Amino acid sequence: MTPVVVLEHVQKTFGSHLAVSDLSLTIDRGESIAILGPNGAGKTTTIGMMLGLQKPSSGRVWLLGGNPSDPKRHIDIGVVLQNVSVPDRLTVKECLNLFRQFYPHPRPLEDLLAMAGLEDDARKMAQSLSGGKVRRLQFALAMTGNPDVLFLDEPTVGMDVGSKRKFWDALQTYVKEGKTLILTTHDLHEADAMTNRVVVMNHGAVIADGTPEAIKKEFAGRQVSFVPGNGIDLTPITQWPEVVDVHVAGRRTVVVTKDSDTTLRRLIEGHWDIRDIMVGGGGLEEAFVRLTQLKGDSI
Ligand SMILES: Nc1ncnc2c1ncn2[C@@H]1O[C@H](COP(=O)(O)OP(=O)(O)OP(=O)(O)O)[C@@H](O)[C@H]1O
Repeated sequence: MTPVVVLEHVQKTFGSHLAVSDLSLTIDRGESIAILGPNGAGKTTTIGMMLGLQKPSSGRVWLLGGNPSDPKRHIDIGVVLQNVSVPDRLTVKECLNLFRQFYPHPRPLEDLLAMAGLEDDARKMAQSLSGGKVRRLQFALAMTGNPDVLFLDEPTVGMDVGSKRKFWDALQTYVKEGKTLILTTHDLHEADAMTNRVVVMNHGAVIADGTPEAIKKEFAGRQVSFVPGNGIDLTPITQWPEVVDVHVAGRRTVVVTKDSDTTLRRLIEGHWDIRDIMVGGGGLEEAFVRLTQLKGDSI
């Protein structure tokens, strides 16, 4: 099947500044992928090139097997970009109905309003909506044509907790239909919950690419901590192959490990004189911080 997006050795410079550096990436149908990275990592520029809004300085980009600038490629695509305004002097309902006219099989108006949680705002002027609601309207507009591929650039910026939850529910339904989701976000919980692939960028290059589970396992370093008995020698623990680090925090000893199950098993089967064992950490946030520290700078 034709991939949704292929980038081959793509580079993008702005004057002397290298925004994207030798980026190769293939995104297949049905993938839900989060592009993460600190400010200025090159995420928006990459999305712009995928959509044909920006031309690479070198390398090649295919969108649905063709030139991303070709309007034919955009029929099955929904897009929410940053800082895009909503139509002037139209109500929410009028905006949605206007967009519905562009598509042969648009989603029903009621579905779109419900998906965006804007049922009570249908008669309000689009421009009078709060920032978070404008984002939700943009999402509904992107969903009007029932797209097979959805590009979202930081979609939940400005949304309150309740709005985010509703939005994530709508995204989950979309992903479960086997459609393709490509999003950039600074919300690592969002990336973890919504996607099955995470690409981490820094300084224009990909520094990690894998499932959220694989990235967490490799970089997050789960922690097994406990209170040791008096005078026990912890040196053997530092030599276990999965253990990354052993340090003392107050009265607890903290073992940073790539595989907390194995570490825990060794501790229990070895009848170590320890008590109050706790397992924690290991989130995408820890992985992201460690990755950007290892391979670049901080967030
Ligand atoms: N039109 C432009 N002209 C000059 N430099 C640009 C332009 N667009 C982006 N850049 C630079 O390219 C780099 C990558 O920017 P980009 O917006 O892609 O990063 P990002 O990862 O999306 O950042 P953020 O998380 O802040 O949105 C940055 O250093 C930015 O200043």
